[in-house]
Amino acid sequence: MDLGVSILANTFTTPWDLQTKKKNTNLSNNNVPKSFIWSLNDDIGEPKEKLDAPIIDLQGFIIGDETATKNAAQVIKNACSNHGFFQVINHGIDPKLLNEAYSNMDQFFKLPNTQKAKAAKVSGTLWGLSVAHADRLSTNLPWKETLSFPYRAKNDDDDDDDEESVVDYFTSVMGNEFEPMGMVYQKYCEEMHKLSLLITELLATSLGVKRSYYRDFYEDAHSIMRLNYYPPCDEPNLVLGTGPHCDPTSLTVLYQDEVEGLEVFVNNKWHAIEPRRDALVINIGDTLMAMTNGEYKSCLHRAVVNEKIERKTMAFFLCPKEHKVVTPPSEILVNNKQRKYPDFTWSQLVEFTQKHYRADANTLQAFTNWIWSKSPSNDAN
Ligand SMILES: C=C1C[C@]23C[C@H]1CC[C@H]2[C@]1(C)CCC[C@@](C)(C(=O)O)[C@H]1[C@@H]3C(=O)O
Ligand SMILES: O=C(O)CCC(=O)C(=O)O
Ligand SMILES: [Fe+2]
Repeated sequence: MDLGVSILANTFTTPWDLQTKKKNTNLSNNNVPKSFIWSLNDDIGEPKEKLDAPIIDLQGFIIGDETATKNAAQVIKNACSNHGFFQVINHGIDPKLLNEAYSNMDQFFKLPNTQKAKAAKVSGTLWGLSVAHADRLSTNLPWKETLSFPYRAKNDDDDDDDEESVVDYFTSVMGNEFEPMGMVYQKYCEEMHKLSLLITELLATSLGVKRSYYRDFYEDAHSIMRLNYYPPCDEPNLVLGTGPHCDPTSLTVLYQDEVEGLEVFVNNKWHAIEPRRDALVINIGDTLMAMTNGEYKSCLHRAVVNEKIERKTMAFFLCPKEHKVVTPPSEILVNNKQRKYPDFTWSQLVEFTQKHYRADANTLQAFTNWIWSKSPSNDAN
């Protein structure tokens, strides 16, 4: 019987729990449940070339140095026109906050399963603890546990309940004793939101678009914060921590720890993005690709695991308010009038990824076909 993940009413047992238990009893164990085995046509564990994900020093842009801004915009244009990945340093986020957010991941994921299960993902929502996505998938299960929660940017014209949306999530789901953890991730998400808006200004500048076009669109974002916990695996070449996908979201700010695992598919090969303690990895998602009419690429990537050490990452997914219409600025369309994607709302794309289509290399094209099949009148031209 495929061990898979047994999620009972208030607890669950995972293959990584079983592997640890067997190790502790000196029993050899290399059985990976078949629902976790990815039959891919490449050797997951083969040594990878490093991806040229350029490092952008944000200080020059932040202080308004025109030459630094021009150079950064050119570097970003080259990377985003190719694979959509770059890295930022001197981003101004307090390293103490980054470390606190990272160490709080251990506090959460090392809780007893019965206590963690209090955060179990509510079916039909994006929020909560997901163990290998076993609640909605039956094959190619990812070798990971994730905790996802909403971040609603504070906004003048919103009502006050956005003020502490992350703190409220942790206290309401896990109990008041988790308020300190909620405060850490509230502050973390606020910093990630500010950084994301800053980066959208740099993206707009690199595209020759009004500098505030994207910033204004995401000012009142309803973003997704995702904590990824990847346990070690006895047979790491049989599994994937996160399968090949393009992020359906707009912009991803990824904090990765010192354990390698993030890989990007470029020029028909997987490339590793080597962890750097002082850098955050940025990548374009499908929604922002649509807002550039395909000029900037949302690129296929995945996360591999290893046999020895767990890996933990924090992904902040910038997302617009659910019902805002995603459409490219006029400056983009001047030169190439052919729209590549329809106008759509983020809530439509979320529905598509949650009910109809598992995120992969072609999510946005499949979504476009789905939209156009439902309402041909919505054809881009
Ligand atoms: C709209 C969404 C789909 C995912 C959660 C949110 C934003 C990011 C997406 C995801 C994390 C991208 C990687 C693949 C995925 C399947 C996952 O590993 O969780 C994606 C999420 C999902 O489909 O639930
Ligand atoms: O954890 C990683 O390295 C990447 C995770 C990822 O791509 C995602 O969660 O969308
Ligand atoms: Fe991703």
